[in-house]
Amino acid sequence: MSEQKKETLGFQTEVKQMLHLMVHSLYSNREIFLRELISNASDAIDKLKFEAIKKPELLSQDPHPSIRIGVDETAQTITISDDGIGMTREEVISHLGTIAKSGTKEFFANLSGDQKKDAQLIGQFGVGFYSSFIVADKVTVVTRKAGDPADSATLWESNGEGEFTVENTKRDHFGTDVILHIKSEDRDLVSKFRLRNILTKYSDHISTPILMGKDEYKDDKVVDTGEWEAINQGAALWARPKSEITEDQYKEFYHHVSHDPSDPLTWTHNKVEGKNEYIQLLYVPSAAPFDLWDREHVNGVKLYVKRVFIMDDASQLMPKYLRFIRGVIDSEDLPLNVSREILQQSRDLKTIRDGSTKRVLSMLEDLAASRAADYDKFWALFGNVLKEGMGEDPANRERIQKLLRFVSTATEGKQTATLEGYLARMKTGQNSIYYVTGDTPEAAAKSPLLELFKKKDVEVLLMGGPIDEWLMQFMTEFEGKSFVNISKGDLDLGDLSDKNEKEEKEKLQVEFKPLIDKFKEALGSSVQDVRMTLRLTDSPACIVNDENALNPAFVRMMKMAGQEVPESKPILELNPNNPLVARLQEKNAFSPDWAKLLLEQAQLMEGETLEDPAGFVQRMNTMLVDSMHAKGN
Ligand SMILES: Nc1ncnc2c1ncn2[C@@H]1O[C@H](COP(=O)(O)OP(=O)(O)OP(=O)(O)O)[C@@H](O)[C@H]1O
Repeated sequence: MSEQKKETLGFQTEVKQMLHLMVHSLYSNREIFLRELISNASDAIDKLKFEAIKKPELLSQDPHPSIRIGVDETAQTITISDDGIGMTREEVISHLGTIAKSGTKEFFANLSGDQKKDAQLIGQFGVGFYSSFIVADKVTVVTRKAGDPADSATLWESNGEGEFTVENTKRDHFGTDVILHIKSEDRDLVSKFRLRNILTKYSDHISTPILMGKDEYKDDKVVDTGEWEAINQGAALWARPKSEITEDQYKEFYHHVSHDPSDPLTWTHNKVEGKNEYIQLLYVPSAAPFDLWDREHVNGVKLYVKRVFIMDDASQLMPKYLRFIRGVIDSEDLPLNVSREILQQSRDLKTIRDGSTKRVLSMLEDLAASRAADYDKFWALFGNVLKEGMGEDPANRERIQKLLRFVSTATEGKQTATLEGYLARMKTGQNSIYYVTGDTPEAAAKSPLLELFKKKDVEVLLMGGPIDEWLMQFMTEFEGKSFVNISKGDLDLGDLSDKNEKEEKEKLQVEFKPLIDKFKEALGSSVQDVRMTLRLTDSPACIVNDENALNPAFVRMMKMAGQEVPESKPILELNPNNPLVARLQEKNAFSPDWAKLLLEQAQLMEGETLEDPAGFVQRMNTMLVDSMHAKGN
């Protein structure tokens, strides 16, 4: 044993913040400490079993590892012991003194100080071991790493107020004891009867036996028999027949695998038979995890092989666009004693991943078909992540497309339009799916380009934000109908156009040629072209883009991110039926400032920032003064 002194160390700042917040905000839910500690104990046993595949001697002391709950009414302590992997001194210091999750700093920076909201967030973040301090004013951990000698165990102790101590100690077996010195106000918990009640509520899905001291009635008194008895079935929940699992057990298992205190939105449980045999138990959460946008996040779906935990690297089991899925996959065929690296390249694992992806898509299809309100909830939480699938998973593109939801001119601001619904609402003669992009769907809804579509009562999808810009690259067609961006090119409405529209448009270009020329001269190189349009009904002008140009919203986004983007000049289109434009046709009515103003107005309507805002205001004011003079004010 390396002789090491007792050390006093400080918690990482985030741990201090968490301890403070947790004790205050989670007190009403104080029983969660038991769930968290049992989860840790069961994970530790899973890890030991995995290590024991290569080193079977690790299981020789305790061939059937268990979790034991001890209650000492005299000392007012509750002890959770496990025969798991244990921790070295260094591991104790880092695991029980810091929070290793990615995004921790950002998470704490985002807390609002509103207790209710923060309590919910911290629940999602996962309080883990630190939840001990909700009910304990001192916690002692005695742990021995599997494989280490008995006298190199570690004793960790803290009162949860900023510091902890570590020192060497002895422990007969591998594993960990967590001893909670219960606060005086929580002494009601120091009762086998109480704990048994809590545990039966949420430990039945745990695949490790949980034992408590067996009591007996003797002479009307409860006495401890000195024996242990199991209080759960101790068999993996997912391996049991569906018919034997209650809804509550499914939910409890979800809390266990996901560390999410809220109930799941839905789940799917299947035994896949055939060439590859495996069981899937996969859940859709009802709350977004705090690190949803961390594409490198792991830990969503755990892989087991014949009930032995192998890894929780979700990227091997689920595509990234389904990273919100939680649960377990248990294979009958994968080899147990194989390195994780080789496993990751296994073709069987790929088959499991493809099968599970399809299963998740079916689960979402069912949710959409049978519980529309819950699907809307799902969409609000995870829709933007699912969209990534359009790029990431070409094989399932069609199915993903059907799961997409959009805001459209027919949904009153709600993200409820499906592509199938759009097709059903298409007008006779309509051959394309029309969309317009803006910084947000609300901004897109204000585009003057929609005027003609409103007049013809044709639905347009309102796309907003960078993800939608990206998404549209993959949306070339849906069930034979192509997607058409209404802000691009010389919009051809095909059979939707009125009979003479084309001719009329050509006539207009001739009729208004003098005005068009004046505009071109005044605007010079700031536009690519000026032409008359029939796509506006109210606004005097709009800007559209060349067929090949990047979308303006995308260009704005790239510029904001400091990226160089090829400049493409807009095309200014004028509405001949607008009184202002009609008036400019008249003798002496035009001045170059009018041309500039109309272009600037159209740019503002598109959500663009003006190159020369001061010039715009000046021009506007000059026009106002002129019009006052004209009215004789
Ligand atoms: N009983 C135990 N045996 C072995 N290691 C443990 C035990 N309890 C905790 N640990 C170690 O301490 C780490 C931190 O535990 P903690 O409960 O705070 O977080 P977690 O389990 O990683 O995640 P979560 O916050 O989601 O519960 C664990 O990841 C594990 O490595």
